Amino acid sequence: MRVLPIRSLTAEAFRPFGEVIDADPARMRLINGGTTERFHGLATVDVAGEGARPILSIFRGQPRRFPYAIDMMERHPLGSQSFTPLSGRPWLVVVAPDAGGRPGRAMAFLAGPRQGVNYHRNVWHHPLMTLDGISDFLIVDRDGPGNNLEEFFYEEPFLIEEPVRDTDL
Ligand SMILES: NC(=O)N[C@@H](O)C(=O)O
Ligand code: NI
Repeated sequence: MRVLPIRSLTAEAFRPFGEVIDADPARMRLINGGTTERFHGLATVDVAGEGARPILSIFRGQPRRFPYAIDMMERHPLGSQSFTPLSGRPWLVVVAPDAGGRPGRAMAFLAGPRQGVNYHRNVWHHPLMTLDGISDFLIVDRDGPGNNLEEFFYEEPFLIEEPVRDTDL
């Protein structure tokens, strides 16, 4: 079974799929009389369709066991979806470009404990993959009428091995 390499999550590498949500100094402005740093406009919430609305939820994810077989991907044709870690642990992001209506070559990223992502509308991704322990994430995505979930199941799953952790993540 093919093993998917895992790379560190950077805004540049993730750009084709969405934004990285982190305290980027380039986006910082001081507010509240200089007592608060606002990291402004890191991502945009995209909700499509009549009656659609952006909502906030918490996902409490069970840690994945490795090696882990990726046998499916999903996407949300009607809205973006963001994940921001709340439990201070690294986590895994798996995405793929679209290739004629199915996922193309998948890419895996190790996200740090203070890195979130915003998947753009209709971007192929694997459902939440937490590491090391039960972890909470703040989710911003779409609620409303219509089917906002498309799934794809691989004939040949591929493997992800236990990610090597940078101590300074
Ligand atoms: N199904 C659901 O709400 N979660 C997935 O979309 C996911 O990306 O984890
Ligand atoms: Ni999703």
